[in-house]
Amino acid sequence: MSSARVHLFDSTLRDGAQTHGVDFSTPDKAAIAVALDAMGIDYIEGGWPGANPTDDAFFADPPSLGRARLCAFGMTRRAGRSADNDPGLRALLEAKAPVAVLVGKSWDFQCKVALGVEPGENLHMIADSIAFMSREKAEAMYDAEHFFDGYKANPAYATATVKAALEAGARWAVLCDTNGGTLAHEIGEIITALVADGIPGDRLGIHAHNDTGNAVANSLAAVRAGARQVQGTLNGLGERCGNANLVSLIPSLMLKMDLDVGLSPEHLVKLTETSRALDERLNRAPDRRAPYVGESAFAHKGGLHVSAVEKDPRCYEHIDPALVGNKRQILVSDQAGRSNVLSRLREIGLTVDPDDPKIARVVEEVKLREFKGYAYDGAGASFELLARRLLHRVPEYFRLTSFRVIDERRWNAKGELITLSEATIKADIGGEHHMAVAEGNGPVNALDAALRKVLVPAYPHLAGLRLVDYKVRILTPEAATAAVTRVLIESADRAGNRWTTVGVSPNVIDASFNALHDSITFALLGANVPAAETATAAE
Ligand SMILES: CC(=O)SCCNC(=O)CCNC(=O)[C@H](O)C(C)(C)COP(=O)(O)OP(=O)(O)OC[C@H]1O[C@@H](n2cnc3c(N)ncnc32)[C@H](O)[C@@H]1OP(=O)(O)O
Ligand SMILES: CC(=O)C(=O)O
Repeated sequence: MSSARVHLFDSTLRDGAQTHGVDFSTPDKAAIAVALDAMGIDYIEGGWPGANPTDDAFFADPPSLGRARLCAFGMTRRAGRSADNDPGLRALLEAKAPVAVLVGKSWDFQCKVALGVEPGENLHMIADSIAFMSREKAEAMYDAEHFFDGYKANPAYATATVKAALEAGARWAVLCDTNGGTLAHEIGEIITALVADGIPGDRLGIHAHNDTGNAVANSLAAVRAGARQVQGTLNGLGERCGNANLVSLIPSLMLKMDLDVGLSPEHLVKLTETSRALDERLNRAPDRRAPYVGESAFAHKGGLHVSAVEKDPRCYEHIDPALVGNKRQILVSDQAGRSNVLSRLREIGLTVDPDDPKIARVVEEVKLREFKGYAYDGAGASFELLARRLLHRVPEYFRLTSFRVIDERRWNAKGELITLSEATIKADIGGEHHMAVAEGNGPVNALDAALRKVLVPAYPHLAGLRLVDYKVRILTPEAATAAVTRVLIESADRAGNRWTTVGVSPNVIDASFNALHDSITFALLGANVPAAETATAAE
């Protein structure tokens, strides 16, 4: 395998914009382009000028990029027109981008069916369009659409399209697995044959779709066979099942294949942050199990794993997570052993003698509670409280005397049907009796509001507490309405800290209260708030 530099090409803003459910605005595109540039990507495909107002606005005033070359995408000239007179190519010309990428047909079947032209005419369309763009732009490249399917059907014709583009001045011919149905061994064989046919690998790129779940593997196979430009998108966005995921490809090329992709270790460290920033922009939850950058990518749950990772992380980690800006997590659950608990306690800042018999009690209690429905691997704050209660003590900030929640559905004065909830809380705080009533748009919302009303005067710190997520899971669905419910609540404070707590009960409101109670206790404990005077401390 040649060790020549591999060039990275990002298509998040073009093929990624073809993702079902994704709709970038012009400012989104500008911000993503800047982040890709900071990552050290060579080429950023910004979109298709002339296709829609968003892309027109983007190319009329593109963000200034440091190292990356901005690419404008379009298609070869229409049949029966000169390149100079083709409205699509003219729009591309006007786009403020130094590089033009032209997609053309490389499968003779597509020429006849999709374009309605003879394959010979298509070769002229490719050559004319590329020659025109090579003259007018700093760089032109050819996206050989359906190249691999075309090669399998008619290798001579598919090869001729690539040669026509390169001879007309294309810097790169990018071999596209447009339908995403080709497998890695076929990609390797076909590119090896092209290289043997005299087409240098450093003029070939790969653009793989993920319809068989092999886009990353296919791209790596292409590089192994000699291709020196790799296309992909952030988080694998793209038409249908998406494109090759650059977030997986980049570290594999750098760390596994030891190839120069033009990125420094400092660039690589930005990978996790860049991937998550895209999800944040798209208002999507990041994929926990994403290779390299997912929250679970270096999360260890099994007791055997944690015991060994504590001795040397290489026992169960294929790379150091810090290289890609990720971090190790040790989870505590019913799969845990003493090592998990000790590691989490260290992380929390609790110093415990490893031989303390209470450690075994924590492990035992976690397993017992998980059997009843608790899930501590997703509720770190509740685990911390449980461990602190068993090992030390946790202040009792308030003691619930009772709560009551009433739901009412009725017609309001405007004649609209509304449902309101009302909660009443009675609690002892520092030995004094307090009561509050609050309304909410649902029972948990009302309960939360009443709790705050009762607690904030004694604990002003709680005024900044927000519930950011609420999840209910029925654990014994076969018992229908008698099922046990597990509630997970994610909370946040003004400083941006987030924590998750869990509550379990046959009654969903009761489970919610338990999770809320933990959330409030965790917030006060974390802020070192002392319990109100005269309150008793609970073991
Ligand atoms: C494999 C890929 O991902 S390629 C990128 C695909 N991305 C997109 O299509 C997103 C942006 N596309 C668009 O906004 C629109 O499709 C436009 C503006 C480009 C074109 O819109 P329209 O002119 O209304 O055409 P429409 O989309 O219906 O059809 C595409 C036309 O391009 C022709 N065409 C397709 N590929 C090529 C090509 N490589 N060279 C020349 N003509 C082509 C088709 O034959 C069809 O022509 P016809 O209308 O005479 O049948
Ligand atoms: C060009 C492109 O996106 C494809 O052929 O898949």
